[in-house]
Parts: sequence; structure tokens; C-alpha cells
Amino acid sequence: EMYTSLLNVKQAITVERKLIDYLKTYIDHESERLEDVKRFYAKVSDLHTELYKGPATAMANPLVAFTLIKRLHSEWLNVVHSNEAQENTQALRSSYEKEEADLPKLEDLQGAAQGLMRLQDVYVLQVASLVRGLFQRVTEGQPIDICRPAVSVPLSGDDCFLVGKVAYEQHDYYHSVQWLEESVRLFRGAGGEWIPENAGTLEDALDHLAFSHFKTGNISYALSLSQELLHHDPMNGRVLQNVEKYERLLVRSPPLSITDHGLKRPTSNNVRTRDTYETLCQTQGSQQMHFKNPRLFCDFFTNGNPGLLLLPVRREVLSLQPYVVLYHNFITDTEAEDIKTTAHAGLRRSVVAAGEKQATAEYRISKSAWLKDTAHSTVGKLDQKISMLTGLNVKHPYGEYLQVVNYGIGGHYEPHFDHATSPSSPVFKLKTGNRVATFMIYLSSVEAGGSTAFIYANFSIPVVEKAAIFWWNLHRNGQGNEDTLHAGCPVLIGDKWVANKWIHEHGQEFLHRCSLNPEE
Ligand SMILES: O=C(O)CCC(=O)C(=O)O
Ligand SMILES: [Fe+2]
Repeated sequence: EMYTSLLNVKQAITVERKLIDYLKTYIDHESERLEDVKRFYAKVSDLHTELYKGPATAMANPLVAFTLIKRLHSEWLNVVHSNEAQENTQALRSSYEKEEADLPKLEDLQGAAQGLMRLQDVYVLQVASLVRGLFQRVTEGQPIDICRPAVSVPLSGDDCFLVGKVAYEQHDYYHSVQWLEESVRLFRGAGGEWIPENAGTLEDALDHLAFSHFKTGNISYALSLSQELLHHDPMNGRVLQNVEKYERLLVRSPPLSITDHGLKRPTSNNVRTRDTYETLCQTQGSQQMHFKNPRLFCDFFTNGNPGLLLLPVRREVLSLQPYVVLYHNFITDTEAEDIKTTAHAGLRRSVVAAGEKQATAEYRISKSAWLKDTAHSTVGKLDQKISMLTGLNVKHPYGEYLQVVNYGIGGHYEPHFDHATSPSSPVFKLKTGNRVATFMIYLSSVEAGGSTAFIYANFSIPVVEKAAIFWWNLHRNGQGNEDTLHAGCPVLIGDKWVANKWIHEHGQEFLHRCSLNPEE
């Protein structure tokens, strides 16, 4: 699986480089072959211009007669029955097969398309802009750039067809209509010419778009698209039937209003938090009036620890309820690189708690690896620094191993709690209680998106490279603090890496005071 980690997507570039080289070799060989065919053609056709001037005189020469017989007996045969074209194709195919294991699968294509649609939704991006390679939102009728990627590509009619088809197959006509609309527009513009690399054609796009419109109640549009399709494919029985059906439906109940074809986003099971979550993602950390709260402050922090005395950490208290702090420059570039590199080999699709078990989920798109302090000296060093800053015992099993996370295309982690909310949760497998606190390090920067959003507390933190955030998940009485509901926003542009250190209740008995007060 490739789409769930940008590291793997990057690795796919090497595969395409190899394919490009194979194709070059193939083109060279085929060009040589065609050169030979052309040379033979030129030789024979030139000769014939001569022979036709006087066939009788020409054939009087036994040498000319002999070469004619030889050509007709074997030279033509050798040219026409040459295996070279087949051998060249075969060579190309077997080179391709060597790379096959490393090629993306159907689920990658679907996952990447899904990622694009997620970004479209969360950041309210205009599909028409995306298609032109731009990341824009329409504000007061004007498209406004949300960010400008360093490198960009426009999408083709076939690219849009594929995204639309992924939505279509999931009966998600909200998205299929928008993407297929662009696909049809681009295919029409391209003049309906067939291109070998394409999966779909103008007819396919019209077919899917017509049905999507039918499903969203826009029958008159479904009809006109079907009629356009019949123009290209007049004998298509299924489309003929659809046209009849649409006409019948329109006679029975003519469209009331052309504009009201309620295209609604597919509902999710957490619509209640979705709006806040998305708004917090869109602001990408820009807080309104946060500085107005006099109890929030910045300082140089040592936690009274001699180890931090010479180099205090720049601390930013971001929120009091729940208590969330940000430590700037917690990690150095080299340390971050060490951690990422050490994690590479162990990266697996991230899972979430599903009852007693763990499972992959659409709402967490990333890969992660667990690093013991023995994996690299930097891991142990970070453990120590976390311990100094938080004053907590983070040694296994009082702290979990370091979880290194790399997000994928539109990768995200929808609103969740880090602590267990049910006694059967896998969090309790360590037998050291619940996750009392989270220490999360930003191992990379991102160009856009990827903020960490606290839903109920209504604020978000942009990715601050090399910084770390800390918060308490539990109240002092051991109850989960609902206000810690948080999320990793979809990464719009960039390669986001974080590392989580989850600290458990046990082992902190003399380091973190308990209380019966449910407010604390
Ligand atoms: O990536 C983020 O910003 C949040 C990640 C997170 O909440 C988690 O991994 O539990
Ligand atoms: Fe989390």
C-alpha cells in the first residue's frame, strides 16, 4: 500500500524513472527496426521506378530477373514475418514485469482519489481550480489562492474521470457530478481523440455523469447528456432505454426549478464535530484573539531541571482547558532525520482501536512505526528530554515506545481521543493504566494543511517544525478529559511526520498529583 505514506509515494518516483529508461530502449530498438523497414521500402520502390520504365528490357537481364525472384521468394517474407517487433514488445513487457511488485495497486489509486476529494471538502477547494493545478477557494465569487505549490500539474479529462468514477462506484454522486463535469468538459475540449494511456473516453464520462445527475434528481440534464452520448454511440441500447425513461419521467413531473438539485455532501456519522473540525483545519492554526487571554503566556522553561538550565526551552501555553503547551525547537534537524530514517523500515499502515482489537480506518490515513530506545541513540535522548520537560516517567511500560507517523495523500486523523474510553481498549494491554498525557513532536514542516485541531477547545496548532506539544488527556481523578478531542487535519501540500510519546498513569504516582476534584 502506497497512498497512506508520502515516503512510499516518493519511492515510486524511482520506479517510474526505471520505466522511462525501459521505454527509451524500446523506442530506440523500434526506431532501428522501422529504419530497416524504411530502407527496404526505399530500395524496392526505387528499383521499381527503374523497372517500370521498361519491364521487358529489365527482365532480359538475368541478374535483374534473379534478384526479383529472390526478393519475392524470401526478402519480402523475411520483412513481413519478422519477429523483431514482437521481440521488442516482449523485452519491454518483461522489464515492466520486474517492477510490477512496486507499482501502485487499485486501492492506491482509489485511496489517492479519495484523498483529493477529502482535501476538496475540508479546505473547500474548487474542483475547476484543482484541475488547473491550483488550490483555490471561492470567496465572495472570487477564486482565492489558498496556497501555491512549488511544483504543479494540470489534470486531464481522464484524470478527472478516474476521480469521478471512484466516487460514482461508492454511490457518492455529490463528488462524481463535480469531477465528471470537469472530465466531460476536458474530453470535449480534446476533440474526443483516443489516447492509448487513457482509461476512459468522452462517452464513458457522459454515461457516468448522466447517471449521477439522474441520481441527484437532475433528470433534464441527465437526458441531454444521454442524448449527447447517443450522438457518439447511436446504437447503445441501454442509453436508448435511459433516454426513454428520462423523457417519461419529465412528462410526468416537469422540473420545478432548474437550480435546486440539492447536491449535498455525503453525510458522515460525526457531522456534529465536522464543521468545527473543518473550520479549524481551514484556519491552519491562525487563532483569533488568543493573545487576549492574560493567562496564556510564553516563557523560557527549565522545569527546575539542571539538565535544561543552560538551554531553557521556549514554552508557549496554548490552552488551559485542556492544558496544552508547545515547546519550540524541542528537536534538532539531525535528531528529526535520525528518527525518520530509523522508522523507514518499520512503517506500517496506522491502526485505530476497534473494540478490543486494532484495525485500519478511513479516518486515519498514515503509516507508523514503533521505536524502542534501543533503535537509535537519539530515541533514548529524546525520552530523557521529554522526561526532563514534563517531569514524568516515560520509561517503558510507563511510557509507550515512540510512535513515528508519516501521513499519506490527503493524510489525516479525524477527531479522536488518545486515551482509552472503554475498559476493553488495547491501551490497557501494558497494564500501566490509561494514557494520562500525550507528547507529540513535529518532525517535519508542511507547506499547507496538517494542523493539529482541538475540536471542543476550538483552536488549532499549525505544524511548527521541530516543536513539540504536550497535553494531559486525563483529569487528575483519572477520568478522560473530553476537551482533549483532537485531530490531525488533512495534509494539503507537504510530507508530514510526527512522533507520539504516550505516557501512562502508572509510574507517575509521585510525579503527578491526583485529585478527586473532577474539574482538575
Ligand atoms: O498529526 C497530528 O497533528 C495529530 C496526531 C494524533 O493526534 C495522533 O497521532 O494521535
Ligand atoms: Fe491523537
